[in-house]
Amino acid sequence: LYRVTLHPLAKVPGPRLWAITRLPYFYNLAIGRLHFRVHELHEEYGLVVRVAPGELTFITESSWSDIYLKPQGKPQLQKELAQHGLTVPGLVLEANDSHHSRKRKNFASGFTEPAMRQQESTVIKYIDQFISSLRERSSKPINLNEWCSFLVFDIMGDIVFGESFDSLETSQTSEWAKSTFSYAACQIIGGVVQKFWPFHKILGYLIPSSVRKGAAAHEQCTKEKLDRRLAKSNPQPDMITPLVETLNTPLGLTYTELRKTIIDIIIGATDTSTLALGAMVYFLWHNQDVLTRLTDEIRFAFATSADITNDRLKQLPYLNAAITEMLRLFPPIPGFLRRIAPPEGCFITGSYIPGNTIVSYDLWAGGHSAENFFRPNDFLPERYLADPPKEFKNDKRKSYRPFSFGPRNCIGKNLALLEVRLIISKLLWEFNMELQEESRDWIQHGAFDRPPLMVKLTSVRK
Ligand code: HEM
Repeated sequence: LYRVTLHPLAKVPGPRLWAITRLPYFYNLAIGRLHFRVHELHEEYGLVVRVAPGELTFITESSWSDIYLKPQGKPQLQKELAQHGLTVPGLVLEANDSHHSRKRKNFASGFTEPAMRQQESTVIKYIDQFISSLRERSSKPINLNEWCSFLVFDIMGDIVFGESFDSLETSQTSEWAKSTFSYAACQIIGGVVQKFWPFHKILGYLIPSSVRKGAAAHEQCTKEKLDRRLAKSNPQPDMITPLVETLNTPLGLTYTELRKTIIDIIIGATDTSTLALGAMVYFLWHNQDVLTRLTDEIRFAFATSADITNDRLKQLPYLNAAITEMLRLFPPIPGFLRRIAPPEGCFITGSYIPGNTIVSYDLWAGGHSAENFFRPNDFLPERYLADPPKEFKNDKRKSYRPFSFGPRNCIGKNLALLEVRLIISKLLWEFNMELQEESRDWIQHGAFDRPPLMVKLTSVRK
């Protein structure tokens, strides 16, 4: 009764049951449909919703800066599930701001525009291998999502360790990729059980042993790859190169931090980009006029596939608008960017939020809300052109931030956009695509089930 009457969040709109117990939230999270449900709640209750006894989600444009930017003279809002030194975290779950900033600075040079230019030839090498593998399978339906996953893993393996995962070569998911889920599950559960210190270690044993073994195998495999890379006397320039000089010094990373952050980066890079590529193909197929306009833009712009470069693709307005629109409708990380209000509370979108409340901007709900976008459920790249048609003039463009915001935003944004631009353009330059009947509702899948995205590709190049 307290939670719906006297609790400091009692007046915030939301379903009663969700305000009383976290069970509906956990249930929807466990079945991978939390983002769909939270969107429905925002449709029903408005811009701020109480989604659990102590948790609010927002879809207001201004909540981005209130939640994710560092307030002047104060620490940034703590990331929920960040790890407080009970284990050595990588970048994503690092709770300590100064450690986070040291780790981030060390990696930042690997993600700048000049660094991307250096990595572009590696990315293109794998895309060309991908295209020729698909050409061999042309005219038969293939699971394009699986092939995109092979591709982005091989790219990341090369950029990070200087060796591919050989997924395109073998048409198989690598052991490293297979054990990713176990590793990620252990990291997240590790964040939850630390709250029960000093019983966190015992509680950790509640994780099924198969998952613990998978996570250990993942760490071991990463260690072997990293050690091989560090032992190379004359490696090609890659993401590790700038880190070697300061390794194990106060300004640099420790070996364990490096190993853990590499895992964060590869996990952060692969699933997200694979999903984005699948979503792009899906939306294009369902919007044939957009597909035609985009295909024309690409095929007219380039005489040969070798002419397709990131610098030139950045100049194609419709391509970039279509990618932005895809990320609005299908943000690969749809929500769960949770932060904790400081003990003294804080202001979000002008309202006082009591201390220790969990707060987040919900990307899925925000992107699909008519409060933020005209015809929010339609795939309309025109809204992101430099001079959009007037019906989009009230779109709240700043409520679109699929790479998040502030000191903990996506470090890999430039690489992600480079990959998506190049892969989609080379696919459209080379093939006509036909989404198969069984994948026509592909976008409806939950966060944990990945049905195949069956597509028939027909080469238009002789
Ligand atoms: C379309 C593709 C991608 C999307 C939509 C995306 C989105 C995001 C978002 C929303 C966050 C913030 C997470 C949070 O606050 O908890 C994030 C963080 C991160 N992303 Fe990405 N990402 C993408 C691709 C990549 C790529 C290609 C890389 C690496 C090469 C990468 C590496 C990371 C890392 C390491 C973080 C944590 C940053 C930190 O804590 O300082 N991501 N990403």
